[in-house]
Amino acid sequence: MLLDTVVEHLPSVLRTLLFAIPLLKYGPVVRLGPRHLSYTDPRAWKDIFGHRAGDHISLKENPKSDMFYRRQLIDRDGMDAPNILDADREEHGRLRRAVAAGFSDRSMREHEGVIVRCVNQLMRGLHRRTEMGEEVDMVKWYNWTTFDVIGDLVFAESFGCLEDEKTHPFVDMVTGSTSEAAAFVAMKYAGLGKVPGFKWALNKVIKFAAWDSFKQMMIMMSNKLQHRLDMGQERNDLFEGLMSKREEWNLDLQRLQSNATIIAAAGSETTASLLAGVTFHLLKNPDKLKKLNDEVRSAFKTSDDITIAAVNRLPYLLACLNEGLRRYPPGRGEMIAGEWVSENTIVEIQQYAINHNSQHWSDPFAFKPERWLNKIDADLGEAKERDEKDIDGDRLEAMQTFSVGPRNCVGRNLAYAEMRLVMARMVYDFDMELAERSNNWLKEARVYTIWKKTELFLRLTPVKR
Ligand code: HEM
Repeated sequence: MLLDTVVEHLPSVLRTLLFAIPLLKYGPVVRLGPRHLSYTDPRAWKDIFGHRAGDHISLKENPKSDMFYRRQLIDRDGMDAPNILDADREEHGRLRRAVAAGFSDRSMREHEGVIVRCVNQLMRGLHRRTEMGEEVDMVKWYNWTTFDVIGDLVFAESFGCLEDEKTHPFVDMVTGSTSEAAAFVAMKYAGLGKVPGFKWALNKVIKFAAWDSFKQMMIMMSNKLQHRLDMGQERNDLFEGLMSKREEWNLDLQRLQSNATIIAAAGSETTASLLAGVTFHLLKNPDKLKKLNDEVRSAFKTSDDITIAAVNRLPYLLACLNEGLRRYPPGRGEMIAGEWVSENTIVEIQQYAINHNSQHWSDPFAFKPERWLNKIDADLGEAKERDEKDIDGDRLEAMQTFSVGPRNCVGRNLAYAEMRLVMARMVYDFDMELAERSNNWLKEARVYTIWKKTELFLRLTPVKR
């Protein structure tokens, strides 16, 4: 009990560090606090996050924890509204239905032009820099690509990062706010939100230190939103579904802006993170990179042949991406209360811990794409459910990097399409080498909800054909 209390008052980053270790070592459940359980049992995915079916149909979906998802510590002067990620069950259901069409297979085919245009721009930029004899920081270039794609698909205009070869302030806001968000969670977790005067003092400090830049950001996002609204409903993109329900549901500008911003943030940094993680692991495992080079380079005669449909037929590429999602999961997910633990208990699954638990994985810290090869659905990238390890000693369905159930990642298809296209083009166009100074890239990374990455420098040599 004393340990639980001490633990509850540790900052979240420290807790993550301390408890990733027991979670990797013990299982299948570790108590992180008096009312906080963390699972590494694969069955917990469905029990915590899954759709309610069969015997559980009468139970409601577990609500998301205010501890992690609401930001009541900061007073935003009404410039914020619930969004698809943190809305309650009712509002979430409506928002999810509205945006779902923009993520369908049909829509994905319509989005292909935008993705390919950005990937071509990425390649042109990398060739230019390489001709100048420079090492390139792939964290930056991948970020520029995925943010430009999402800018076009949500706000009808790219963020212009690839064109300007410059990071847009929105990218900085998304990548820079992770440590700040983790600090607020730690404060709430330590109970500071309930201390009289604390919230008031915190808001005074924030208003003094960062209010102007926050307001500028909100004005910039509202201009972007206005640009999209001016385009009307006829554009099939990720925002159209919300636009079409605007009057019927009386969606005010704040709600539209909050949702557009969260969709843009959720759909960019995550995919870029994974691409950086996979690239690093491939470069650290040259035999795996060679296999991928062989698969991609023998599949296409020209780079124009590299389409979404064509990259979907490359099994080793998918295996590499899935192994990247396992070794370097870009996000996390958590909720309150499962039916077999008492109410008001926070129950969660930590992606990193379940993805590296030796009870589910053979050689869990090795980058082994082969563990996925020919064992997963090529369209979904998903492992079939089973209650035991497979012949190679892996329990593939333990990994659910996109989460499961009604609040899982709605952008999963888009993420796979982007990751496959970008990775295939990287490998088709370049021989990649890790620059000396990025040798310890993974060790230097910090985790606050998402990864805070340092630069990933590569030396690229165009493939001669
Ligand atoms: C490798 C890439 C990605 C990973 C690993 C990932 C992972 C996740 C996870 C774990 C969740 C659940 C989060 C939670 O409940 O806290 C989520 C939700 C979400 N993701 Fe992704 N995501 C990725 C790419 C994308 C893309 C490309 C989009 C496109 C816009 C996107 C849009 C969303 C949205 C809108 C939600 C909220 C869904 C809801 O609550 O109904 N994600 N994602």
